[in-house]
Amino acid sequence: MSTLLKKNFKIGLIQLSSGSDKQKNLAHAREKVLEAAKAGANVIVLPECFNSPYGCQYFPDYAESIEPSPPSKEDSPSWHMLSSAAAETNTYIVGASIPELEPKTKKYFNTAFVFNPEGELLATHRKTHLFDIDIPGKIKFIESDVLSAGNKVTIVDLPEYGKIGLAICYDVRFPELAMIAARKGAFLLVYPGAFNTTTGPMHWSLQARARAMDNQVYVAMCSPARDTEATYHAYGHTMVVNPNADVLAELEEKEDIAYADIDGSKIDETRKGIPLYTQRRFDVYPDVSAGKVRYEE
Ligand SMILES: NC(=O)CCC(=O)C(=O)O
Repeated sequence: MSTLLKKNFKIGLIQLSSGSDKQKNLAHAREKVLEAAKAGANVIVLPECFNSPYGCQYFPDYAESIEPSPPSKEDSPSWHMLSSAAAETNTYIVGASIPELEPKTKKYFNTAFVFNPEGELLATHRKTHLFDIDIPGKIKFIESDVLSAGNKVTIVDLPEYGKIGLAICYDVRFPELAMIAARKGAFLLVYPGAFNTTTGPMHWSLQARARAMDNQVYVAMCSPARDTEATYHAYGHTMVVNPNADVLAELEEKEDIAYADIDGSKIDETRKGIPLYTQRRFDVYPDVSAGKVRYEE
């Protein structure tokens, strides 16, 4: 067995189709979680903004408050759906993400959750790098018009399996988060994300494979299904990549579930063959190894 992964398991990534009705989105997400669990998934991932359409104009209307924890059902129906679905299916759920309203500051965040098979919240991650881009004639999106950024690296210990790194969509473009999680022992990096039909074909798969290759870990990227009636056209292509940067599973743009076996021996085999982990020259780049990092396990 791998030193990083205590037990092999099956991951299921739900490329969810959601619309404007939050109640329907939650009921549908729950059904798909049950389906993934029935198919044998032990860790189940939902996409970015699974309870709402993706867009700055929607975030305030769909936002939920998750403090104090646990929140009331009225304050956060999404939190309660995820918690009960995890307990019902005896799985870990990376329920990611929803727009969050912090009551004290009235700030909005893009927030992902991890629940354990008892339905208890293990961790949250607030998107740390906001999606602010402008590619003339193609896409302009300024998440920071509405959202505030989170401020930590999130590493979550799944007691049965080991540590995962969790970040959201645009966060994947910042290899530092991935690198820190991997250095701290994560065997898998999970990115719920909603790339679009401009940047998706350019960089989605490249980002997933690059984070896997650099760190010799598994990478899972989970997108919403594409809805061409929506204001934002998600790329889809939910995928799982292994530590050698091979694509193990990749969906098209429609609703579906991607499954892959996460096998600790593949991490060891990859690192044995190309031993980056013993070859790093932190004497040459000490700022990378010694940077002060805020992270949570
Ligand atoms: N939701 C997002 O953060 C989108 C990120 C994206 O499309 C990208 O190209 O990066």
